[in-house]
Amino acid sequence: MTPPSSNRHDVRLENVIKQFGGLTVVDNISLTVKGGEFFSLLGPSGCGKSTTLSMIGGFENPTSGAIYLDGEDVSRQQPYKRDVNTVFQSYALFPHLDIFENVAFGLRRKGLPKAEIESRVKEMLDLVDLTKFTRRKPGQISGGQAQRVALARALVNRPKLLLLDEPLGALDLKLRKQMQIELKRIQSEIGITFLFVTHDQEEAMAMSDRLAVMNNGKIEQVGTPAEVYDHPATEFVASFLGASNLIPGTIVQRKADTVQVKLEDGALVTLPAAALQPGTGNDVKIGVRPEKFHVLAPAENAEPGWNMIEAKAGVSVYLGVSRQYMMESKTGRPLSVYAQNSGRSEDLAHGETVRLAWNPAHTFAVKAN
Ligand SMILES: Nc1ncnc2c1ncn2[C@@H]1O[C@H](COP(=O)(O)OP(=O)(O)OP(=O)(O)O)[C@@H](O)[C@H]1O
Repeated sequence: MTPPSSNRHDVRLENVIKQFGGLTVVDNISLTVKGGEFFSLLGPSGCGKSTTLSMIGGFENPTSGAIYLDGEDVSRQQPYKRDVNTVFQSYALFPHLDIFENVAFGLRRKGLPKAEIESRVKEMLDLVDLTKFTRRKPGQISGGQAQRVALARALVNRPKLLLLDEPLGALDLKLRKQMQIELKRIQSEIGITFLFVTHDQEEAMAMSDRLAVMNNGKIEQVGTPAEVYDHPATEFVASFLGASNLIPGTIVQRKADTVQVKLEDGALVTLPAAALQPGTGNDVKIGVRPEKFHVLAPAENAEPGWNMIEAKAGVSVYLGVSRQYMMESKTGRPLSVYAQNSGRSEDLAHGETVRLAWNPAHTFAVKAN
């Protein structure tokens, strides 16, 4: 089913700042979330994600800057006047009302006709797959089901935008994974713009069309999960989104398409010029994700044009799909390497010297701090 395009509403933040008692917790954020997108704000605890969401929902006012919903400035509009609903980690369901009445609550307060309430609530309970539980009380359902009730209760109002503040945080890992898939399905069926807050990078990557990585009240990077993972713009993003190996070096040659960097251990490596952020000086850290390294067998040559460094194998952990090695570069820098369990190579002995090769296209570069 293709969701109606009328459900696609965009939200735009322009130079939004929020201070609490002189402390800046949201620091000049500008951002556009496109209509119909599943967009996540990702960042560590305290970086300002929830405060940003609260300002969009209308529970906090920006100290300065503006928030637009479908082009309309809603920065100082009361929450109930915005077509925005929020789902929190705590479901806050009414314990004395059954599931149906919990979902119907807002519509009854609005005084909608009974028949319309019935059909809208049924439609929502069907969407979140809870039709069997309509007459149960919140105390008689599981955490995952309660979160789906909270979702139905928010969506039944047909908001332009749904804000989700760590909605899966209280669920155990297995349920959390199931609910991630459920949320994705629900969003793609109804097509409403979802703005999702999480500190869990895997969750943000799995669910989002695009995401913004936040740190210290600022946005460090916006992009698709693949863009921010494969081409992190900053050291913070590189480290926050999965493991990465960052090796200091100096740019020794810049060409139209490629850049050559001399690493601290003397190795010369090449990377695409596009991997350099604009304005990057000559001191950089080049980055390679652990799964991008290929451990070369002693008689094996690297693919033509690939980069290569020497390392010494250290302890390893068997992970089933791969073996994770802790290695050391020639200068003693720890390197993390995932060797895929393809059944073709022998495990490396502790202390063995190896050559690590990788495709230059799988190299990124960030500014050295
Ligand atoms: N009402 C408030 N008064 C004072 N400081 C606040 C208030 N609300 C939030 N803060 C502070 O603002 C900063 C950002 O908080 P916020 O809740 O937005 O972060 P977060 O990224 O959502 O973190 P978490 O994932 O832990 O919820 C924190 O240092 C927090 O202590």
